[in-house]
Amino acid sequence: MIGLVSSYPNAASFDIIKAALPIGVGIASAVYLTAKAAANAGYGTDKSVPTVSLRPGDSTHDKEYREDQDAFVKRCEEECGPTFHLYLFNKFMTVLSGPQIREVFLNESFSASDALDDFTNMNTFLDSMKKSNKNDDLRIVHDLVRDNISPNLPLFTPRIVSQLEVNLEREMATFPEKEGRKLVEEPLKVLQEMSAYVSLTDYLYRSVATVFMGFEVAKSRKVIDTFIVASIDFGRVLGNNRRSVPTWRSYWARANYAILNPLQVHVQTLVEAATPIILERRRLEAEAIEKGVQWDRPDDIMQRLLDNFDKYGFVDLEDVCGHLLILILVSVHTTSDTSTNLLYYLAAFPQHMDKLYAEQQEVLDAIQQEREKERQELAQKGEPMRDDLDPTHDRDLSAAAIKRMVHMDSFVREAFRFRTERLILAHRARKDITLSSGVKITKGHTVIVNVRSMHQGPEQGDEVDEFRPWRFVGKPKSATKVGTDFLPFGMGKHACPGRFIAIQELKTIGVLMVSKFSKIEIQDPSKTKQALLVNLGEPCITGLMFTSRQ
Ligand code: HEM
Repeated sequence: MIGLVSSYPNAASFDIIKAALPIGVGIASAVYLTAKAAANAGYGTDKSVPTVSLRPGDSTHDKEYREDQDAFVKRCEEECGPTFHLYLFNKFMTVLSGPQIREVFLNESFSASDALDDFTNMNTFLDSMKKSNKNDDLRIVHDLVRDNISPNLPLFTPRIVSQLEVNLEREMATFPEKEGRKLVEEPLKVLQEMSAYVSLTDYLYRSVATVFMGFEVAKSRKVIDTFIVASIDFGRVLGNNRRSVPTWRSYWARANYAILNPLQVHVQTLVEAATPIILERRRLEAEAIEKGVQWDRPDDIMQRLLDNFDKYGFVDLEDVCGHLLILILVSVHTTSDTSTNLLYYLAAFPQHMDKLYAEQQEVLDAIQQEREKERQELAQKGEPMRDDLDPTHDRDLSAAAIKRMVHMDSFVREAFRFRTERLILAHRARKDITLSSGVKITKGHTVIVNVRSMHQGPEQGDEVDEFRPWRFVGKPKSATKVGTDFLPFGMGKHACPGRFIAIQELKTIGVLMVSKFSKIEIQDPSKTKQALLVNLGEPCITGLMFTSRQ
């Protein structure tokens, strides 16, 4: 069949084959797709891999996939087995399932960054914000997160909590109330209606800005606005992931970011906001040195990057701010999306709200008692009271307290397992690769991961197509533990380094929501399934109603 294909490389031939589709769908669609593929850069030439047939009337697999991802993937597996070709997202790709997935993440010749750039022009977008570390596959950004954010979660958690609490209360006050319920119609509408987007995610930006750039910079309305506008742009770039991007549009986008550089204005805003603060910090440091006292070094990420300027190869402050902006974009876009989605799970399964609330009260009671015991022991020994045992902080949502809330952790992991898109995490081959199964992937060809084969596979236990929030309680499977059985953060060397702070933030939001609201409801219950399975980065399709605990 492939032999035939090479004689149909042009558009006219596609049309002839398209016309033949209703007659012999199985054969004709495979020929049609393979012909399309032959015209596609990086076409995988492994003839042993079958191509999934097209539904009558379809010219790619997109429509059927979008209608019901589970049913589509099941059909593909039944028809072709665990490895197959299909035409999705404007690309002819090889889908890999089960144990083969590990090879995608562990073989450095497969590049997620190249595939993402192919779909979205992401590398040009990100490179336009920085002066150093260009074309490095996000290696330095990975290191920045690994070295400066993940090890400091206990320090950052109280800051995130206090910002979230204050801003959540302020934001909720702005929504209309009806019969004791607050209606939030558009918890996250990313692309077009910016004002709705701002209202709920503002508090996330502020909490993240505090961690990244310190309290002083986070106070600036201009800085928060710049994060929001840059993030909407970032969302647009990412959104291309699921659209057909004509080549001319791709060239235009690359030229726009590389030459016109619209993101520079955001970098400049950060530079302007950061400069007086950095100068004041320098003055205080010099003063402390002169007096021979210890300077109380600010512990935000900006200070850490400045302290390690040479280590990360930065060129100037603009470059540091460019890297900070990238960190903020990659973190806020993902966490605002996933935390909003988490609220829909709390709403769709209201029977679990009380269990989660009881758990947090038990954990906080236990911590309070332990701290009281420590205070009594110190008093009995006649030793001075330690500052960290101040009773006003006994019931704080510390990193340690959140870590003990194992049901919340399992709920979050299960929401990720249940929701994660079934075909995702595309990788492009940087050279010819032969998988252990013997399947050959040609240089330049793209493979995509069949997440369903693992997330809905037998190793997940019973009722894999159901949402079972306590599935992971008592198991060594925390929400940050990646592997082939849990792929929302990828795995291997490039596994998301931000997952520790992301999960911490998600659990914090979950805990705050459960403590403040006794009930969350989906505005249009007929859209519940759709709301739970919405793809990362896509807008919410219905609102939420919140009933306060008081
Ligand atoms: C729920 C939120 C998040 C999700 C679902 C998510 C998901 C992912 C995924 C799937 C990857 C690709 C992994 C791979 O190629 O194997 C990734 C990479 C990355 N993520 Fe996240 N992420 C999230 C939050 C964050 C946060 C908060 C940060 C920063 C603080 C971050 C920083 C990064 C970086 C720097 C990379 C590139 C790693 C590399 O290529 O070496 N992410 N993320």
